[in-house]
Amino acid sequence: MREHYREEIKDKKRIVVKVGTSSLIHPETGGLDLIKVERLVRELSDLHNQGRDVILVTSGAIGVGRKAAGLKEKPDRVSLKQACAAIGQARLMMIYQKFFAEYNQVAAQILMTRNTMLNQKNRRHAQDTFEELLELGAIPVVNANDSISTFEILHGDNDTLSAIVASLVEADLLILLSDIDGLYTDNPSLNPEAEFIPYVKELDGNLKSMGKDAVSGLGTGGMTTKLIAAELATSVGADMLIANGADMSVLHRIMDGQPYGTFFQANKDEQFDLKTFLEAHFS
Ligand SMILES: Nc1ncnc2c1ncn2[C@@H]1O[C@H](COP(=O)(O)OP(=O)(O)O)[C@@H](O)[C@H]1O
Ligand SMILES: N[C@@H](CCC(=O)OP(=O)(O)O)C(=O)O
Repeated sequence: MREHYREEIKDKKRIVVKVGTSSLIHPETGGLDLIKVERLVRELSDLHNQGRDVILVTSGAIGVGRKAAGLKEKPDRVSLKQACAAIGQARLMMIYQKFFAEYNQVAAQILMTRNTMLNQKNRRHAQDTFEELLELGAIPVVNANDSISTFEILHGDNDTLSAIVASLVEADLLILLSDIDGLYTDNPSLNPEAEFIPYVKELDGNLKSMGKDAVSGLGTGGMTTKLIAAELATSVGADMLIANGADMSVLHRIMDGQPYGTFFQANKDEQFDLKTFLEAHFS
């Protein structure tokens, strides 16, 4: 018998899906994995056709830009990363637009900065735009505005961004697609004894200490920032899932209530203040 929280996923109406660089780019060449991007778009389009509001938070601008600019090494200077993001974001969006259009969907780009989140007026404006877009039936495609703001690059983290978006649009589900099945008791690439955790009712200090950085590869933030995202998302009333984006069809399986990934139970905290939370984690 399936757990009730899995069954309840079927009824989710507003879903934010975040996809990490490691799920979009071929690690051997740095080139975009077009089959995965196409499948991701097909899955999201189908969720939208089912009558749900869908928002995509996508990383990958720096990685795609690095490849397009012909850089052999991962860029180290912040300004070079910003330049790669400027090149890559345009390419990435062009590809998303193309695939979404093939499935008869309207995609919209939203690039956010730290101020969008912290400044009350900016936050309100972003919120209004999201609402109008969802009302129009568009699919917002969100990334950090890395070429004009360095904060996101320095703190390297679209995981938190996706939880902030979930909070802005009052989503009822956030799904993080990564290169790993979910949360383990330790980083499984370093510790073969690490055990998989399918369900988290409440994020306590012990669980938070299990999230470590990524050892290498294309992503940034590792599990640490995913757990910060989980704390934020669940506190504002959204359930959250971390699942493996190696096969993008995991999305409709999750929405069908099948037991993929680590599920974090929403635990709405009426006292929760986004500004205080962000300042505590990223000052
Ligand atoms: N406790 C843990 N459980 C699972 N993965 C972990 C854990 N601690 C660290 N990690 C690392 O986090 C990585 C995923 O984060 P990251 O590379 O930033 O991916 P993404 O690009 O999807 O954001 C995993 O591949 C793994 O190496
Ligand atoms: N904004 C950056 C992504 C930063 C980031 O958090 O990356 P990831 O850990 O792959 O989700 C980019 O588009 O390259």
